[in-house]
Amino acid sequence: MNINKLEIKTKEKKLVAISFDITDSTALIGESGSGKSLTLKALLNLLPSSLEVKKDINSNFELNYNSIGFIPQNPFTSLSMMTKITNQFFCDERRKEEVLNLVDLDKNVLKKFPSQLSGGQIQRVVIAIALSRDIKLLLLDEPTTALDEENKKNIIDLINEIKNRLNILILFVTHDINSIKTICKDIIILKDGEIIEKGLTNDILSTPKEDYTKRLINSTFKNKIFRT
Ligand SMILES: Nc1ncnc2c1ncn2[C@@H]1O[C@H](COP(=O)(O)OP(=O)(O)OP(=O)(O)O)[C@@H](O)[C@H]1O
Repeated sequence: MNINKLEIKTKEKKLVAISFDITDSTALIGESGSGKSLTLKALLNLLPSSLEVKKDINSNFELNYNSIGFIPQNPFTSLSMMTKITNQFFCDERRKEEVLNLVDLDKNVLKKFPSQLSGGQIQRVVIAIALSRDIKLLLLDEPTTALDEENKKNIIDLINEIKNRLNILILFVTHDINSIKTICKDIIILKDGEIIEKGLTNDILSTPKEDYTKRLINSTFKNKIFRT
């Protein structure tokens, strides 16, 4: 998928002006306010009407609700709390069981309400719902932020497994470089709405050129030391 041009602006200011390809799995990294969420919203056609957007995208599938899955930062907000899990899927029973199996959940969760599940289980349900459609692109917006350390690791392992088993493109937005090391083949470093460095994740993480990238890598590393 080639994003030849993505420009987002207000009447006064350019917020994002980037171009990149997603050929496998791409991480979009940048500090707060760098334009990560706006980029995802633009791909989902969810930008507020107050913003102007110019898009030139080539892909071998149509970009719409059926082809794009979205995993938000806070899984609790994307489920309806008063609805049993089974009724939050829009597919037949066989498919529900198939995707629950993919995310390592027992089909008993279908009978439950979200409040009866743990945070990690809820995030798995959200991923299962996204996978129940025939998606070609999975967008992840800091999917582990609301989770504790153990669930964080489990969800990262799960996303990695899904990536290896299904033939889907991945765009993974995060502050946490550690979480994408195993998942994303490519990495894009975003600063003030522009790409300042991009390439293979291994190359950029081992030999970052820009000071900004070095700072992002170091801050993740420091947090890791601090937490353990
Ligand atoms: N609706 C809007 N109108 C005007 N400016 C906006 C709007 N939405 C976002 N911005 C600005 O665009 C820039 C990029 O915002 P964005 O939310 O994409 O950042 P981000 O990288 O996702 O940050 P974070 O990691 O904190 O979520 C910021 O300067 C933000 O203030």
